[in-house]
Amino acid sequence: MSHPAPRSRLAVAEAITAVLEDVAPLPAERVPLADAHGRVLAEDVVSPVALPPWDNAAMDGIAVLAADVLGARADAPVVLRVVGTVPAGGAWRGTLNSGEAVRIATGAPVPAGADAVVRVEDVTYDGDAVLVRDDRDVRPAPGARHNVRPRGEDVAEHRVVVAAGTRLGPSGLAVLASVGCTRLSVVRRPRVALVASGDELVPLGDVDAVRAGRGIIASNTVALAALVREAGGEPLDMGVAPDRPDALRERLQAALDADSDVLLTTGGISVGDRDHVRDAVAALGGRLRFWRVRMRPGGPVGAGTLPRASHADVPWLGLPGNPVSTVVTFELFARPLLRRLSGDARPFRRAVRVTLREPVDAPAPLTHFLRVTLDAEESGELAARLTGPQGSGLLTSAARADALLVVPEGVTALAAGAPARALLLGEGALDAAALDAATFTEVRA
Ligand SMILES: Nc1nc2c(c(=O)[nH]1)N[C@H]1C(S)=C(S)[C@@H](COP(=O)(O)OP(=O)(O)OC[C@H]3O[C@@H](n4cnc5c(N)ncnc54)[C@H](O)[C@@H]3O)O[C@H]1N2
Ligand code: MOO
Repeated sequence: MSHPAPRSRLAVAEAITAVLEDVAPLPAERVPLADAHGRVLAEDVVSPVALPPWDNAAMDGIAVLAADVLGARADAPVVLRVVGTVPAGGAWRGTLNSGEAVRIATGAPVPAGADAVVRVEDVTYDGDAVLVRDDRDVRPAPGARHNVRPRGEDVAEHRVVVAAGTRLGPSGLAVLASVGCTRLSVVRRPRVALVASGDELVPLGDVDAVRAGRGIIASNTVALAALVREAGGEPLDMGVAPDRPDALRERLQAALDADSDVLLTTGGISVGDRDHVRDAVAALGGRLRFWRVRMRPGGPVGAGTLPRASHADVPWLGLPGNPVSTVVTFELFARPLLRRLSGDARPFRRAVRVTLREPVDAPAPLTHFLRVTLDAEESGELAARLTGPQGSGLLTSAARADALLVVPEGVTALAAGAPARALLLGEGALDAAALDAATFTEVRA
């Protein structure tokens, strides 16, 4: 059982770079607009139309010539003649002249000649006439068009409206709908094979085995399947392989044969007698890109590629079995890999600046990732507090975490009050921290 002599362990940033090296987006597929939420656009979409398609009213009221109504007051109203009506979806053909007004609905085209819309609240209709009682909508800058939204203000005709590499959210989908898209070219979702390894692992629900001291429920696959889905991939559960080289090899081969785009293993990657994952990868002709990274948790993580007949090599990540190490190494290496394969122009989670509210020690010469909660403080700072003890088997402390606080290599301790950076876990991680009663009443830098 020989391995290539491990080169010196990589730093975290070097390992991320190595994982992403040569990784290109998967091929595109066409999907209905309604199925494209969360997908990444594979090609630029050019709008065939301008939006709004015409100069239109921002308010219900009357279209006028601004010069006519300047100076209008309740005690000195301006009287105009109503010459027509433009409902939403309709039009008033003709040119508005001085002294005239057209009743107009929000969104309806502003007639030629008109350069302002006075809100209905500021006018009184009187037969064919209208009294303008206030010019407050028109006063601020004579010459500008008031309450008129110009054609093309939102989307210019024949220009890229959503760029390739954009992850489509609800508003992005609505933009595409509004320029006429019904089907889209999006990057295919990566299919991610999950192989757990360990003689001690028992199936979901087998709590009797746990109670009897016979086994550990294979929970990593549950976490990984959810993480894969959250990252936009499709998980394929390839089950648990026992700690035997031949059994592991078979399971990895089955994962490759299942047409997967990525292979994630958990466990069996450290230096124990039963840690055979690297051997199995080597036996299948795989290439080890690195093994072990200067980080905690997750130090024993490995990465490489596995060959597959008549297909491109499949990237493999060997995540450590300790449940927290599995999640942390997924976040740092697997997530950006899946996002890159998905075509995402921004494959990384957001990092935020936080203030530590308790001292932490990190004596080992490694980059430490500490599970923390985040809370918004009166001062506007984001307070980071440890979720509890940080052992890599303490899954409940990961379940409570909003973020991973980063203690860089070479920093052995941080005092309470120290500034630091943290990687947000999950799209909603900042919700609790960022939104409080003051959110809608105060402005802070
Ligand atoms: N002598 C040394 N021992 C260890 C080292 C080391 O450097 N020298 N590194 C430690 C670190 S750090 C980690 S992390 C672990 C990683 O080891 P493995 O990836 O080989 O993980 P296993 O030994 O297979 O399992 C570790 C632990 O996690 C539990 N586990 C495994 N798979 C699952 C699963 N799918 N679901 C839930 N729990 C799982 C397993 O039962 C073990 O308790 O190695 C250290 N040792
Ligand atoms: O990296 Mo291990 O994950 O510290 O337990």
